[in-house]
Amino acid sequence: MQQTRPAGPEAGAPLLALSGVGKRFGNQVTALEGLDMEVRRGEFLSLLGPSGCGKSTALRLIAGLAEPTSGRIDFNGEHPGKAASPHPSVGFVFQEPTLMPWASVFGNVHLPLKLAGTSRREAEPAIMQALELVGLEAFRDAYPRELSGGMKMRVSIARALVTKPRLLLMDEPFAALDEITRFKLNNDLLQVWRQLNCTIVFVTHSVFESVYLSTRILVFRARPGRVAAELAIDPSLERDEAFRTSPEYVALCRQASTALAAAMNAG
Ligand SMILES: Nc1ncnc2c1ncn2[C@@H]1O[C@H](COP(=O)(O)OP(=O)(O)OP(=O)(O)O)[C@@H](O)[C@H]1O
Repeated sequence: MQQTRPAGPEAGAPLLALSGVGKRFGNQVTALEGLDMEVRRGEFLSLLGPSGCGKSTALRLIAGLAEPTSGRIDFNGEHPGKAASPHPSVGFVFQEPTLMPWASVFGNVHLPLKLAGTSRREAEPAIMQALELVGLEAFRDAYPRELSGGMKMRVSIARALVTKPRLLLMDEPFAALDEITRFKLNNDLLQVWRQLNCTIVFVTHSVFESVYLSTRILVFRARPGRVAAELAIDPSLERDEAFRTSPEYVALCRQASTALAAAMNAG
């Protein structure tokens, strides 16, 4: 299968930029300081770093779920929504699927549209399209308790995709899954990314996962959190099982590990 993404006329153009961003919490913890980073249209960008280096905080700031204490974030030339009101063109997937146990798969995926005032009937085509993207259309009437961990995460991804976001933010979405499920979801996520031609920012602790998925990796360092290194990965490399065992993959993993070790020693 050809894995290369169609390069649209805007592919690679900046989608959003963080300039000199800092985030200090009330408990005097400086999670981020002087963070400069850009997200480009159509890329699969991973934020890789040790625990506590501010990756999740950066993601929440991009989503508009919190505000920086210094610096600025420009989203496609505009400022995003106010803190605590996510930008409408952003979808967010958390580490836990956070599904409503009393609602069906259909009801859970409906939630963002329901909050925007769209009825079940009006929302049905978008909900079914999102469920098809994650291969769960046959499970529309199932309840979360009937699903495996991987299926719950697929529902969570469908819920983030139902509003057709330009940007998908994912905070260690597969960290709690077993390796086989994780590999499967890695492949399925790449397929969704190609199909929707969207932009993804993906937080992970895993060098192997970041190299497998990404077209670019930003390695974060801690105390305070900021970008320590950048690694570009040829987007035309096929991401399949042969890639996982290829010398190119191993060499890229070594490069990312070395950058991560240097960032950890610097922190
Ligand atoms: N709401 C908060 N209030 C106070 N401190 C916070 C808050 N959120 C995060 N922090 C602190 O900010 C720092 C960065 O946290 P953050 O969760 O962004 O890091 P991370 O790189 O995503 O870590 P992990 O990989 O463990 O999730 C940590 O020291 C954390 O304890």
